[in-house]
Amino acid sequence: MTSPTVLDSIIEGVRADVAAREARLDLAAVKAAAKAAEPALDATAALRAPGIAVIAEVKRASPSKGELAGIANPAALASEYEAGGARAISVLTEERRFKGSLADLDAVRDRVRIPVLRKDFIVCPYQIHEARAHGADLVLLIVAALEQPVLVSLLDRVESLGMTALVEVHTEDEADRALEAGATVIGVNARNLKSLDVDPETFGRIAPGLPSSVIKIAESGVRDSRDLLTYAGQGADGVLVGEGLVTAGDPRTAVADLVTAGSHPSCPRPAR
Ligand SMILES: O=C(O)c1ccccc1NCC(=O)[C@H](O)[C@H](O)COP(=O)(O)O
Repeated sequence: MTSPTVLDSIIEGVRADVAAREARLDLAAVKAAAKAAEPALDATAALRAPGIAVIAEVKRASPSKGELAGIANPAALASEYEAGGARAISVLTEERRFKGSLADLDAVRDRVRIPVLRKDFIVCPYQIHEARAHGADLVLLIVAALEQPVLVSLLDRVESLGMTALVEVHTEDEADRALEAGATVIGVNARNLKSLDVDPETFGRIAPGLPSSVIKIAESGVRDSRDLLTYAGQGADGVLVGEGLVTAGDPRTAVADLVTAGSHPSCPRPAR
């Protein structure tokens, strides 16, 4: 028998937490709340706008690094990100390992006018309706965490609620599965979910095999504008940045530096 991976153990906790929330508020009620929410913003349009999109993450802690930042006021941090030119905000809502919450998502949604991503370990439809009910415009779907029929049906559900799925892959096989499922926005995550090591070559290995119509996001390990420019040269439409921003003394300036590099005329542009 193989020992459980970090992803397995995160998902075990997520399933228990979803069950507890569902016992308090059932699927019918969460669907009704999703229906009553303001319509989702068009995240695809935001990510396709000129320049390299910066998705700035609200991230307190992680399995690889432990505690990263206290973030007493996630809305204030998100507002700084928005002022720095972030195209979207990623909010980690997983509680046990990342110290996030749906309350963080609510606070950020209420403060910013740009699209908001619910970044979690989504395994069932309940979490998707919940994301919409809490104002998410984008939802992360991790291919490694989902059997293919489940990925297909969750992607369909995300889109049927007017949201966009950021479908995350780590390997060429997962990228094929994402495309077969109909993903239009693919995040290539450089963090190996078994070792938690970041391999900066991952994006350059996988992204060139993706169709030009797909929006490509480089995730994890982006620290500065040099990293952004490298990924732009490999065809990235955007980067998703957590640690580098939450540990920056001035998150607005840290985002603005990335945005400036990604909108400079010398920055490589994705082929369309
Ligand atoms: O960050 C981790 O340690 C981690 C471990 C296991 C699964 C997911 C994990 N992170 C989620 C992310 O994808 C990152 O938060 C995101 O890509 C930003 O990465 P970074 O800029 O390196 O903080």
